[in-house]
Amino acid sequence: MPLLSPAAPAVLISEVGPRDGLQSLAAVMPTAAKLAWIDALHAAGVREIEVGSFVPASRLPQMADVAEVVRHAVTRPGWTVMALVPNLRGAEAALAAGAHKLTLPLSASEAHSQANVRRSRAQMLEELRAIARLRDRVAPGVALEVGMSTAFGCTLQGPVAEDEVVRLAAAAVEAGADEVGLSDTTGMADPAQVRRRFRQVHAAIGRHLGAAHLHNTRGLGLANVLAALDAGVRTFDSSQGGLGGCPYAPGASGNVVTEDLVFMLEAMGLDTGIDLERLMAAREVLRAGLPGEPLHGMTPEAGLPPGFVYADGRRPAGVTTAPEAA
Ligand SMILES: CC(=O)SCCNC(=O)CCNC(=O)[C@H](O)C(C)(C)COP(=O)(O)OP(=O)(O)OC[C@H]1O[C@@H](n2cnc3c(N)ncnc32)[C@H](O)[C@@H]1OP(=O)(O)O
Ligand SMILES: CC(=O)CC(=O)O
Repeated sequence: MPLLSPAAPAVLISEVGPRDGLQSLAAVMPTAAKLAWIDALHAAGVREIEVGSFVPASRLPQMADVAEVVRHAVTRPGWTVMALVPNLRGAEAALAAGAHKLTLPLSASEAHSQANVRRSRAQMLEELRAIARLRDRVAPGVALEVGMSTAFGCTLQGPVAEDEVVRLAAAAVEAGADEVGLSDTTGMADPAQVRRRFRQVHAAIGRHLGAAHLHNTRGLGLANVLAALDAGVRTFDSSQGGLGGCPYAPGASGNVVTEDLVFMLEAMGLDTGIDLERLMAAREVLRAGLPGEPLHGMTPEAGLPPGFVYADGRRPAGVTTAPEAA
């Protein structure tokens, strides 16, 4: 999703739970449970969703059913269905399944690139070029995003230079990416760094700037969202229940919690299009599909405050008490 002008009120929440949320869990969520959860997220008003990754099942067994999941998700109207692809082979399979948008992980850190995809950053840029050619040939309407992992630091390599992030973002656009988002894979970012880095990348790639993908590893997820918002970002990745984390980045943990993010943005007067009560219902569908898995988030525990009004002026239909505290 391109950067919108600061005057535009819409904020796009890109739900990554079915991909980032599930990829590192020991449990494998049954396909029927995934589809029920995805349908519940659709009913809540989610407009963009990353439903899985086209990777070898030997690597991530949680994603073995991704083609079936994509084929189901694209039957639901009015949203963008994304899939992560680590290479050309994954892109071919994702396009065959009907994905609306592909996202390729490109690490800013060379060490993380090798750990995650067993390829150098230069090799991943070549892979991107090949995927862009394929997309142009067989599915020109499909959007191609690069998610730049470890853009704020890496637990394997340590600090990641700002210049390197800007250089790689520009190289990704040159290689065919429509959007380049920045990811805080191991939760090392702080708000000042987030504001500065998004501004610098925006100066380099303009309308190609994509999402802020922030993890809550050190409790700074929402603070970092505000900093990215301040820098002009209008698309935010988040995960229901705060599930998530890269299995190939030591110390990685959950994403920004979608429930808390939607509450914050709506309370600030920024329309997300998402209904919080239906989002809580989706959380229960998720819980039923992943019994025993801890779900994070403060808003689900506290409930909506009395007098809460959505950015578009709607009032909640009824749930104003704390469903999880009851
Ligand atoms: C920051 C984040 O959270 S990013 C998300 C988490 N990370 C990921 O999902 C990345 C996972 N990593 C990977 O999937 C792998 O490292 C790969 C596929 C990118 C590269 O791994 P390699 O072992 O070098 O792959 P290689 O090309 O040698 O293929 C190995 C096998 O996998 C198969 N394969 C390769 N790509 C794919 C694919 N996209 N889908 C299915 N199978 C595949 C090959 O056919 C081969 O199969 P074979 O052994 O039966 O012949
Ligand atoms: C692909 C991702 O999941 C993004 C990240 O956290 O690096």
